[in-house]
Amino acid sequence: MSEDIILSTSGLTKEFAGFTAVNGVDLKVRRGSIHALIGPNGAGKTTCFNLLTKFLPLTRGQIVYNGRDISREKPAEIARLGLVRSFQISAVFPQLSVKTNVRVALQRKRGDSFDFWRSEKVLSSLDREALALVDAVGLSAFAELPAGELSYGRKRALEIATTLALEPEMLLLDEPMAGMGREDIERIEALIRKVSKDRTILMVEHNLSVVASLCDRITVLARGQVLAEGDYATVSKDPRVVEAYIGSGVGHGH
Ligand SMILES: Nc1ncnc2c1ncn2[C@@H]1O[C@H](COP(=O)(O)OP(=O)(O)OP(=O)(O)O)[C@@H](O)[C@H]1O
Repeated sequence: MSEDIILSTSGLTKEFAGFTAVNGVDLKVRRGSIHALIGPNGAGKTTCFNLLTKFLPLTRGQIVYNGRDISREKPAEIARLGLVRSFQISAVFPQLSVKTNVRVALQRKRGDSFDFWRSEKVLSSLDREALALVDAVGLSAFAELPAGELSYGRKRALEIATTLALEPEMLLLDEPMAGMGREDIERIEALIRKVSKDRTILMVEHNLSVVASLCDRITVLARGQVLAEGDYATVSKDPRVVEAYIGSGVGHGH
């Protein structure tokens, strides 16, 4: 049976002045899955992520999204194709309300001339859409609050709302739980699960218990290469994975 692959890489490689941070990575992300990229410190996760989001140019290899070679595309171009990095726009304006932040993201998506937005009718329909997104990420009670006054975890939820405003087909999340306490982690985990219903998600995540409960498929990187791939139960038992984490000294996910 052929798998429905939304994003794939072949021979993905990144060299920095003689040092190979990502070395011939072949990745296949299934449509509709929540896929995690994990690995010990310095494994190449962030570099790999930055290659996928086009924040870094590749040295060699190929990235294919929905059958289209995006190896040389710009971040804005792949966003238009539906492949969006969360926090890419990182447009949380602290003085603006939560709702207005989302509305600004919706306006960006439309990208029309400024005059267009002066129409009351357009503005109120955008407001309704913004409120629906605010509600979807569980921030209804804070809609009128300046974004700067949100807790850390709720700010990340707002960032997810502004990302969803771009109507991504696939979301790339860079350590969505970084710096969060348990309560916020649970909230963002539930949110990711919810927004994954009709989307594909690829995330770099250090918190292994989050990965275990949230992700269908995991790729373990070590020294720039794919060490193992599979579901959490499989990869976490793989002796090479155990060794890579132990060998790296301080592990992640505690
Ligand atoms: N701009 C750069 N120039 C030179 N070396 C780099 C650069 N960016 C990353 N590296 C190196 O590439 C390797 C992989 O780094 P990367 O940040 O991708 O790993 P990581 O798996 O995300 O690590 P961590 O878990 O610590 O965030 C590291 O050895 C790092 O020092």
